[in-house]
Amino acid sequence: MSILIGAREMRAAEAAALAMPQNGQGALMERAGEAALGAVMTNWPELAGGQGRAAVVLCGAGNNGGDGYVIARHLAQAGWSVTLCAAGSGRSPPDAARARAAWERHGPVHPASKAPDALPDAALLVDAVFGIGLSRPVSGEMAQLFERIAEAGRADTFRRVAVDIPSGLDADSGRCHGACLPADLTVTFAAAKPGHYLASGPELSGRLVVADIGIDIGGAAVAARLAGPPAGLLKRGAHKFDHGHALVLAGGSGRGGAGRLAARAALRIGAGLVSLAPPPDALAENAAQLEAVMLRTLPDAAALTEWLAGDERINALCLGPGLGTDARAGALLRAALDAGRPTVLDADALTLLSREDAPFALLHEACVLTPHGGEFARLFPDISRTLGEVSAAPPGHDKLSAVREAAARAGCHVLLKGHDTVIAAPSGETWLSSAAYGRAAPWLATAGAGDVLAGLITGLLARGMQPLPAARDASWMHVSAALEFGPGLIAEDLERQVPAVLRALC
Ligand SMILES: NC(=O)C1=CN([C@@H]2O[C@H](COP(=O)(O)OP(=O)(O)OC[C@H]3O[C@@H](n4cnc5c(N)ncnc54)[C@H](O)[C@@H]3O)[C@@H](O)[C@H]2O)[C@@H](O)CC1
Ligand SMILES: Nc1ncnc2c1ncn2[C@@H]1O[C@H](COP(=O)(O)OP(=O)(O)O)[C@@H](O)[C@H]1O
Ligand SMILES: [K+]
Repeated sequence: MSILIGAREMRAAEAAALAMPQNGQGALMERAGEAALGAVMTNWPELAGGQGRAAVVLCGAGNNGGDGYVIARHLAQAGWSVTLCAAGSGRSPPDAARARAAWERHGPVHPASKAPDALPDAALLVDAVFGIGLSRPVSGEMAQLFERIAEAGRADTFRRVAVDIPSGLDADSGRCHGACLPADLTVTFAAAKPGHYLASGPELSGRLVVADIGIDIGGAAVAARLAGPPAGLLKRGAHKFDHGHALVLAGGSGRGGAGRLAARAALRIGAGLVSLAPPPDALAENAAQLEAVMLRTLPDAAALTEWLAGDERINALCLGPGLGTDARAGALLRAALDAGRPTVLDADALTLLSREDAPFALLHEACVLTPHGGEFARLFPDISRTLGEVSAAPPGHDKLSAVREAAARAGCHVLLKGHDTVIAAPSGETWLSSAAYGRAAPWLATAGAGDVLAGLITGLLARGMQPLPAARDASWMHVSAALEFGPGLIAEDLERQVPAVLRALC
């Protein structure tokens, strides 16, 4: 299982590692530099044995720069022609100063301004300016330098490796602070940082390699866990009623598509039975389009209350996709929440909720809210505003903390969508379901994809899963289904990929 460690925790782990005898005298930094270079040569084998090749190594004044001096020395020893440029000022920490002194026995240290001129002849750029020590926005001459280098990189004539994190990227939020150096490959140490996965992190990091250099992160507080292939999703015998009965509440005639998408997804992911409940005027439309999903009309909230009171086997509800925001929908929302059963609230249900005077008083812990950014902003305007801000000094307000705060305030589970979907429980437990790097699926951002996700979560709730793992595993399955289909995907295709994804889990 992969974990994400924030900058502050990582600095503490590094400090503890440095105090160990085997890591002293620059040994840890030496391993960091060697690991970064090893990853470069593994990813770009054509660069191995670089006799006669040129590299530009840009080093900051801190320990990230120290890693750069180590890399520069090894490159020079392997026959590379290295232009080393020092960016930034200030007193270097002891290991970085030692690494610089060792480099100076191989070659000169140039001013940073020399780097753009040297790039046209280079095969490799090493970005070792800032790592997790970025403490304010990049500005002034440094920002101009970053812009010139980023511009040169667009010509795609040299490879760009970032040491630990692309310089200027905030390790906690994944936001660019002032200016950034985009990379094709990022080699980080011990564990990925939230910023590698959130917001602009994946785009700026290129590919991501996590290298073990002997820093013990066993005791570090985890910022979030990364969702991976679910265990235990395959059915093992039993009757259909043992896999639960999901109920999707749908809207009126002509707007039933979203509810049907959710209902079919709930069935595909393994709910034993799924019922769709539109108002009477939508019966004919839905009857013409549904087979395995059961259909029962529901005129009003009283009918829902009566149905739920008489059928304990309905153990998961989904409200939102195509539900509408009229009086019937509002009353259904209240009646459904009163029933206290595991409930997914998406789309229109979130809009209705945000119109309530005291929305969070209506919710209970077995609710899962699945907003996109706009819906999140309506429900949690103050938290959402901080998400958009680039604070003067990192750490800014990152998506992990924002969703955690929202879940605590709502007293239920919150899943905030995106390529960096974050899921948090009211307890504070937080997961990140990523559609980046090897799992990038930008074609998933298509109309109706969210309805399918709501259905997948509802199906897993019906199967008896707790809300947090249900939301996490559904999210992973959702991205996997999109990857299985590939570009050109429309929402209808997603549910049909679920069997192939389930088979691959065997
Ligand atoms: N501590 C250690 O022993 C190890 C550290 N390692 C590396 O060290 C990095 C962390 O090192 P540091 O904590 O020294 O931090 P950094 O090297 O990331 O950055 C700190 C330096 O940047 C300056 N700075 C920060 N923001 C700036 C801005 N916006 N504009 C101009 N200057 C700015 C600071 O004044 C300081 O000089 C890690 O990312 C990793 O690459 C690795 O070598 C592993 C071992
Ligand atoms: N860049 C992206 N890469 C992968 N998935 C994405 C990306 N952007 C959005 N998504 C996903 O697409 C889905 C869109 O859902 P939503 O915004 O609710 O749309 P709709 O209401 O049309 O169904 C969500 O699951 C979201 O996580
Ligand atoms: K860097």
